[in-house]
Amino acid sequence: MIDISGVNKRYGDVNALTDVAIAVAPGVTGLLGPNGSGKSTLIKALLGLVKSQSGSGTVLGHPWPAKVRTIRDLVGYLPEDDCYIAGLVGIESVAFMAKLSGLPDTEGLRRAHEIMDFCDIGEERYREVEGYSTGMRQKLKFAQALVHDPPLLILDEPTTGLDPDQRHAMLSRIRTLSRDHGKSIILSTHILPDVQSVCDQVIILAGGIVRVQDKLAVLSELEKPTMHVSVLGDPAPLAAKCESEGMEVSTTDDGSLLIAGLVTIDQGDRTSKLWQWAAETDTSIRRYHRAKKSLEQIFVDAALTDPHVANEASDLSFLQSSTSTSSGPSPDKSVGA
Ligand SMILES: Nc1ncnc2c1ncn2[C@@H]1O[C@H](COP(=O)(O)OP(=O)(O)OP(=O)(O)O)[C@@H](O)[C@H]1O
Repeated sequence: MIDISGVNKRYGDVNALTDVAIAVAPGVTGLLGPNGSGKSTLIKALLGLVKSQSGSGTVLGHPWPAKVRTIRDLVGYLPEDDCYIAGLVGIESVAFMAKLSGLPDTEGLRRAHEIMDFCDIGEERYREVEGYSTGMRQKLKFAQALVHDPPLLILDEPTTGLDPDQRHAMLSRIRTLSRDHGKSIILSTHILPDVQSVCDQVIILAGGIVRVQDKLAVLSELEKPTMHVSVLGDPAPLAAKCESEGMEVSTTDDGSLLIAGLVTIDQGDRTSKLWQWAAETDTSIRRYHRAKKSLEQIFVDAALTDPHVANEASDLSFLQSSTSTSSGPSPDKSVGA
């Protein structure tokens, strides 16, 4: 979808982007980085809204930056800041964006209604946008970005200001667009669980330099394949049993066991051995799944190997994490409650 390299952007003395090269495959890509790391500048440069001093490549098969206007027609952009025209009601606002994208009036209005239905904007579409809540404004921006049916969406903090239900619905829409409608999506966000729940690949920027870029599945692989096992009651007997069987066992903060070695055993044997050892030690397994590196850990690892990353984000406070993601996004088995 995007293959650009050698992108440099300076604002006066500030190097906002230094020799940036990104290759974005179809799917959902998370763009992560601390404040001031260059995320917005990269997005704006891609869209030709700021002019980079150097850089070339292709976006959606078109030469970049030479054909940036053609590229812009093919991209839906949800900016971080509010964007609406005062005095218009929601439906007029979205239909106007359709018109700006070249759709005839009738088709633009039909698309605007269709997309507002998809975004779950009901009767509110007939109200003036200035009166919208933050959540409604995010949905409106999303509808505006989507109305001309672009193959590539660039979403800058689309879940900011949404309550948990709205956030869940927004992420589900992003998933649907990617999975069922073949859209490619770049999601710039600080919210790690959002990235872990919808992204196929991740780009981490710090200090205007790309520090990490790969598929999430590859980045989240642990050096040693490991199972995450939580039990009801004391995990020590099961831990001792696993160690006596040659596994490497450690305990997480919440008392779960990380068992390295089990994953190398065949899938069927692995499950039966785990259950067998649990039975022998009178341990009830509550849940088990393949352990994955969290995004926070991926970033910490990047910081360990690259001092610039550590300098740029020494306290990782820009990352909004949640404990539920610390041991992997998708449990493969859950037993009991
Ligand atoms: N118009 C501008 N003039 C001067 N410096 C700028 C301008 N826009 C951005 N910068 C600087 O460029 C660097 C990258 O900024 P950018 O907004 O791209 O980062 P960001 O990762 O999007 O940050 P945030 O997460 O806070 O939006 C920062 O040092 C910023 O201060």
